[in-house]
Amino acid sequence: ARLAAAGRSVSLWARDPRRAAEIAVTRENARLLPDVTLPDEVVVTADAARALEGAEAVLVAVPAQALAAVIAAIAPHWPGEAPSVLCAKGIDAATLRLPHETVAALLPRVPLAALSGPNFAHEVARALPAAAVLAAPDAAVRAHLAALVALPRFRLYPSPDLVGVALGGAAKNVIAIAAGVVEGLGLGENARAALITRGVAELARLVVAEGGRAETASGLSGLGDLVLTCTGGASRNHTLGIALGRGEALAEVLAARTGVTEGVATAPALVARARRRGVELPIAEAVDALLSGRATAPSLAEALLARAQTAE
Ligand SMILES: NC(=O)c1ccc[n+]([C@@H]2O[C@H](COP(=O)([O-])OP(=O)(O)OC[C@H]3O[C@@H](n4cnc5c(N)ncnc54)[C@H](O)[C@@H]3O)[C@@H](O)[C@H]2O)c1
Ligand SMILES: O=P(O)(O)OC[C@H](O)CO
Repeated sequence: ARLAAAGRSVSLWARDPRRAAEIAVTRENARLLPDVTLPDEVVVTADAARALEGAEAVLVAVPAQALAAVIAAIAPHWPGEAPSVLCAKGIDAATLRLPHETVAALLPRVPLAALSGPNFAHEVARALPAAAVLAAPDAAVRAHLAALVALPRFRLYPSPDLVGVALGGAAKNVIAIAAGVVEGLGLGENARAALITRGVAELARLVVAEGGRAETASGLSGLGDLVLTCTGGASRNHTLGIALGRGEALAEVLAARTGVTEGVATAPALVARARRRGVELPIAEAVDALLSGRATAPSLAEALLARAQTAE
């Protein structure tokens, strides 16, 4: 909606023809993003060939666990070598791939980029001020996309560190569950601040082990998104953690939701991916244990507090 309002030519593809027809008429996705009006200029269609024809860039905003299937479905219609701009924040649980790795495996010639940062969709859609990282290893692709996607109140910071940005997006969801648990248990704001800070350290270790830049963990896609997701009342990951901390059952909380809660499938994938590199992720491991039923919320907090003393 924001890009179209700024004069870019935008098509929105939805896989379900009935849903696409409904959005095309009402100009609103009442189920997932209510009260945000799509400008009349946005073409809404379930026809991938029509949506993608002649596109300069393809922004892919689906849950991480759905990404491979969605890319496979639209791949035959991909517009030449237009870059993919990945908005998913997670790791594919079946392949342990980050979003750009999933696209690289399916569309090896497509240039890769990620758009990430502290960005609740409902605020961005209302043109409230926000900033994000546009990560792409190729400098020309980065510059082109930064110009294409930037908006007056949506500030973009280009970065070459695609893996660091993608890991930040995935990890912040998992750490936000832990922050919510701490809150739900009533352990106080000091504990939450400590968790966010140690979360950055945990993320930085993994980013470096994966060949990314340590400083990316302190940027918008790392610390920035951790702060938003660990404190924001609208975060699905944070509010899931709060519910678990209060003793609610995971399955019941998820059953009552419409949108995705990325940290749930990403927690075990993140831990498995880190293990391959020999990196310890105490917070993510504790969240994984809680989600898989191997630990309780109070024992998650105790496990983190009981860790051996290390230097900061
Ligand atoms: N919502 C936000 O504020 C926000 C902001 C930045 C990044 N993200 C990231 O973007 C990704 C999508 O988040 P969202 O909030 O838009 O999710 P969502 O649950 O609202 O779903 C987004 C779209 O994906 C479709 N989808 C869901 N499951 C699918 C499946 N199995 N196969 C095909 N399509 C499917 C939905 O129908 C919807 O059109 C996540 O990785 C999230 O972390 C979300
Ligand atoms: O609602 P969450 O927890 O998926 O967070 C949404 C965005 O990723 C915040 O940047």
